[in-house]
Amino acid sequence: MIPFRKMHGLGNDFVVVDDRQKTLGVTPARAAAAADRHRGIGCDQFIVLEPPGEGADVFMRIYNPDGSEAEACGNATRCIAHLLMGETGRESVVVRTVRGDLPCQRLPDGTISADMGPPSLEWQDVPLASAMDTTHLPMTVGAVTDPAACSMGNPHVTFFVGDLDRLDWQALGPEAEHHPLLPARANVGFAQVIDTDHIRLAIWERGAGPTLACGSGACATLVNAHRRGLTGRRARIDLPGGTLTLEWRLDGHVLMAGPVATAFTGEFDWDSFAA
Ligand SMILES: N[C@H](CCC[C@H](N)C(=O)O)C(=O)O
Repeated sequence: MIPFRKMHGLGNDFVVVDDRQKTLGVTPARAAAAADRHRGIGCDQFIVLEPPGEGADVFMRIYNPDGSEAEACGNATRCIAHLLMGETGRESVVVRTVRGDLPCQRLPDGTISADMGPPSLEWQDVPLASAMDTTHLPMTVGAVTDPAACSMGNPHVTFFVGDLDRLDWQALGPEAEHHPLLPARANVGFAQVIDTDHIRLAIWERGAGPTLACGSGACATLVNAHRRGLTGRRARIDLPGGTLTLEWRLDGHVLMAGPVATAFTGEFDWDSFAA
């Protein structure tokens, strides 16, 4: 039997397994089966802890429910940091991902902050299908148009909208995620700027669909909003699952802070998830 921990950040939920002994035999298909909300345990991402190598406390591998591997997951980074703080008794840890090393710390209010690193702003880094200004993409999906794009290690497109409550953004998600301009697909944000330090955000995630929160998506939204002159470098971002606090620091790094929780623990066998 394989023990797991069910965690979430603002309802963006994860099944976490510890494969630091490299014995579990994780595959994309098995991760997808475990993530299935009807036949498996169910989660937005399946998270695997692996040996980090020198200079970090853990390597975190991220699988979407469709089995695709993601380069970044902000809310899972904060959850795993919290788990490591409990293991080590330390207030700061480093989570290594495909994208790089992410320093995390517990803040005085008990929330967990992750340094998600700098965004990548060039079209080929997002990536986009051809050379273009990433602050204004020639892209229209239903009622939304003219998004901005950047990468936080994973690709993000941000549409700025007037009233999120009057937009059926979930209906637009699949077409946007799979748009021809996006060779690696993308996470799609629908952002209503309330003030220069306050954004409401809904996210259709690549490989996962609508989630209650998306940490890397919140980072990308702040970056894209600031580049468009809509906000400063700090913002409170309200997502359906709750609020994240972010800063795009002058050194280029994006910090993102918020709560984390463990919902329950359990155990499974891979063959528990009958197709
Ligand atoms: N679906 C994302 C990965 C999870 C991102 C999200 N859960 C976060 O907190 O950043 C992708 O394929 O890039």
